[in-house]
Amino acid sequence: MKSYFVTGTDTDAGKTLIASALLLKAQQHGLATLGLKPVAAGGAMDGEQFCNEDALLLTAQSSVKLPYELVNPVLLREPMAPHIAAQREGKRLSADKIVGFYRGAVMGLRGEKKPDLCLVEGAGGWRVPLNNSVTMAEVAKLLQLPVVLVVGLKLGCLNHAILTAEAIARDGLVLAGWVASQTDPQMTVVDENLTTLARYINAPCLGFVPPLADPSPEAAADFLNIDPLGLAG
Ligand SMILES: Nc1ncnc2c1ncn2[C@@H]1O[C@H](COP(=O)(O)OP(=O)(O)OP(=O)(O)O)[C@@H](O)[C@H]1O
Ligand SMILES: C[C@H](N)[C@H](N)CCCCCC(=O)O
Ligand SMILES: [Mg+2]
Repeated sequence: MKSYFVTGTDTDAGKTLIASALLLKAQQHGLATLGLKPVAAGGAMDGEQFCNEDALLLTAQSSVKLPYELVNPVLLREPMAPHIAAQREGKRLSADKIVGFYRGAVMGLRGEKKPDLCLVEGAGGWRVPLNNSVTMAEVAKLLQLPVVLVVGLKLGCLNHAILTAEAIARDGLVLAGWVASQTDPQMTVVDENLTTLARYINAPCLGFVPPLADPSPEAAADFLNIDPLGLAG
């Protein structure tokens, strides 16, 4: 199984859309897939259960179906910075606990339940705090996961993308690839921005997703190339 940590230049950068599209693309190549959202803040009732939308969207594109609590073990009620949402519920998040949840979810999977590709979506960007001293990056570090960076294309993303790539390298992790998703349809000089990202980010580009009228995984997958992730064979 190959696992990647999916981070973004910011919250709303397109991590869930792109992770869902990558899972779909991998499934189209005959691979078994699993998407996880270990820490989520904010949700809504899905029948009897309070659920986070990202976790549901990732599960919809996963061929390996796990119980909700294994996909999204930490679900905070309010849509805000996770450590603040946790504090308001009298909880404390830790990277060790989240790593334990990840291991618990994937280590026991065997046979047809074992995914070829597992994508672990972060919360917000690379340095989002889990508590007063540890950030979400620590989860990727402890698990030694290669990272996929989703750049939400809008004015300001160059700085966010370059800083994020630097931080990933400083944390000793491999940036396996990046995807640009144009979240701002009004953005100008898009080609020049893409060229600049390619110059500064020392990793393969897995695709550029233009502004989509219907931002579905199916629509986004058409713009992605998973070959650089080396999943075949
Ligand atoms: N290329 C695009 N075209 C149109 N809409 C897009 C595009 N990329 C992302 N979006 C939309 O932008 C919104 C934010 O994307 P998404 O939920 O994937 O972000 P995220 O990084 O996962 O956010 P969070 O930090 O909350 O997990 C969603 O409504 C998504 O459908
Ligand atoms: C609630 C939201 N959709 C994300 N899940 C959490 C975003 C946290 C961002 C924290 C920050 O960087 O300021
Ligand atoms: Mg998301």
